Amino acid sequence: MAKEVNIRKVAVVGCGFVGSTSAYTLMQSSLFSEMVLIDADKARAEGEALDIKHGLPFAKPMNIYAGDYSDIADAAIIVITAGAAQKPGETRLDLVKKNSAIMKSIIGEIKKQDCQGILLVVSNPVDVLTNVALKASGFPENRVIGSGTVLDSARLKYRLGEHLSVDSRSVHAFIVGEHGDSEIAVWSSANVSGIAVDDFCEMRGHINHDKNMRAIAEQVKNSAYEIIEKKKATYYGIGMAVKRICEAIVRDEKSILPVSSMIHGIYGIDDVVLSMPAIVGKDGVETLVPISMSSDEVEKLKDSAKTLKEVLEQTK
Ligand SMILES: NC(=O)C1=CN([C@@H]2O[C@H](COP(=O)(O)OP(=O)(O)OC[C@H]3O[C@@H](n4cnc5c(N)ncnc54)[C@H](O)[C@@H]3O)[C@@H](O)[C@H]2O)C=CC1
Ligand SMILES: CC(=O)C(=O)O
Repeated sequence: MAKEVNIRKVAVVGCGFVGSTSAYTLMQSSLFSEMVLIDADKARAEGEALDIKHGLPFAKPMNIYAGDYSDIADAAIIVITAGAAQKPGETRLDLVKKNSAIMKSIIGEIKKQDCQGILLVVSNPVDVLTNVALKASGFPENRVIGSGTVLDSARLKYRLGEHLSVDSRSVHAFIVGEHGDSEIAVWSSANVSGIAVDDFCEMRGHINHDKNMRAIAEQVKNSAYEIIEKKKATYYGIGMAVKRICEAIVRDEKSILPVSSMIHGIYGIDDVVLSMPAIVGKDGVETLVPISMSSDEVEKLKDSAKTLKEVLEQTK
């Protein structure tokens, strides 16, 4: 019989830069009272658990340990960050062969535990690997989520906030589609506290805002390349994104987040995992939120879906 889910328990599979930073961020969040770390390199998981635990006197009590798959049976959320990361110049999609094999082997282990928790995939290419995890696990679609463009949307909000000299939390803007080169910034619904972003730009005395917005979207799309070129890996932003998604689930917030999930029939797109704004709560993805998009944005979303479908074929 399946073990009952412990809503205060999280598992992190893969304890490299992204897994350990996510674990560190989760430790500080007080969302969980138990966290198990798993890595193919057991010593790495043990070392990270020990290091993170030493911060507990400055946080809230929590049981943090390196474990194995038998420890994840009752975890509410299993965050998967295992796999190869991009090297300078590599795209996320270049990682697909290697990481889909790793994902399949991890899901095989998770399946043996009869878990009822939610899978949160972070490893790249995240949309394709979320699809692989969904198919391999046989879990219901609402329980298999990718971190998707939550990070890209945060980068967009941050850059817009900086450009417009306004708190990035007052900026409401989504990146949708692939977490990667075909992603789309949805300008047609972007706003600052309800004021259309174009109008807000004018209010702040910005001219040429079309050109500026295009440049910002390009910068956001290329952020990972820039950071990887400079420091080899990205991990702080994604650590915060993982925490934000876990928070929405554990607290049943019904927050609207652009996580990656299985799409059926939106703008004619079907059977592809990609990011669209979704209501996220205790059951994972509750429903998608159909934000308004221009015809040009819809065409780009369809292209992004086509790219992802083609790459998924390489995993078969
Ligand atoms: N979705 C997103 O927004 C982001 C995704 N990423 C992705 O996250 C992944 C991890 O990146 P990093 O942590 O920088 O890489 P890393 O190389 O530092 O860590 C990867 C870890 O996975 C472990 N691992 C490999 N195979 C495993 C298996 N079968 N079972 C358990 N553990 C296994 C390795 O031992 C290593 O500790 C990459 O695919 C990267 O592209 C990175 C940043 C943002
Ligand atoms: C590496 C990656 O996917 C990112 O930082 O966006």
